[in-house]
Amino acid sequence: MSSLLSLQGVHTHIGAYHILHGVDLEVPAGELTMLLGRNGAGKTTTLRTIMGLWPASKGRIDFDGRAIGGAGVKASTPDIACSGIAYVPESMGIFADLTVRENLLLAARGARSIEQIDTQRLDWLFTMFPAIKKFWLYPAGKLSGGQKQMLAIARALVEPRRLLLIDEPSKGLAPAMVRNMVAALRELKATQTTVLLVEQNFMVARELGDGVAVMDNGSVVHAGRMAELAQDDEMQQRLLGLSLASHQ
Ligand SMILES: Nc1ncnc2c1ncn2[C@@H]1O[C@H](COP(=O)(O)OP(=O)(O)OP(=O)(O)O)[C@@H](O)[C@H]1O
Repeated sequence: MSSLLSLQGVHTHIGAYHILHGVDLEVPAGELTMLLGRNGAGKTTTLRTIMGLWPASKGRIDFDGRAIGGAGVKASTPDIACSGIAYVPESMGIFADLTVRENLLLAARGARSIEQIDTQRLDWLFTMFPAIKKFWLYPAGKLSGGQKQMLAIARALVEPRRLLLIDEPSKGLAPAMVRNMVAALRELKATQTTVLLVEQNFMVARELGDGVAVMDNGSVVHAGRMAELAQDDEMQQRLLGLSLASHQ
């Protein structure tokens, strides 16, 4: 399968700190690729580097066959977003004082009113994230943590995107909300949207991932199929420090 996004030997420095040490990563078109790894492994830095929020000091980032990052490449974050990549950061970037509706409208670059957003697309978002419809006119700050995450992802999908980068959508959510999130992401997967998803929750990763890349210490130390990693306890233990007990 051809890669929509490809990172080759990507290094990132943040100030004096050398954080990414040659990241190689392939995100095939139409798949959900999980990016796993312990705290501090470099997952968020990888997403930020793809978006051009941190510049890659070495290596190369290609999106749909075009260089968007790396030494000598001058694509800005707005350029990268316009090329069709949406980023849902862990902080979500929601405007708490604005309504759910206004939050969605602000994310639709081309639309001046909600009527200008493709109604089919809006219906699709309502099906995937029922809370968006239910709390349509509520200030977004009143939503629960999980509902805010759903809104953040819906914002990223309000216009067609080629690739979605999502950072730990299950973080801090109660188990029932995690299940809702998994169900919504499964719906998204069914549309063959290409996704790179950072997760700490291995149960979520196992349910959703087609491919998987595991990071450690600023580089990718394993890449393969999620189904293989899900069946291999020894590999999980070695790469992620998971024990059998953590699967219960
Ligand atoms: N702004 C920054 N300045 C200095 N160091 C940073 C900065 N942001 C991240 N780092 C360091 O870079 C390393 C990778 O961090 P990153 O947030 O990418 O890891 P992560 O795998 O996403 O971890 P987590 O799961 O805890 O979010 C960590 O050691 C972190 O302390």
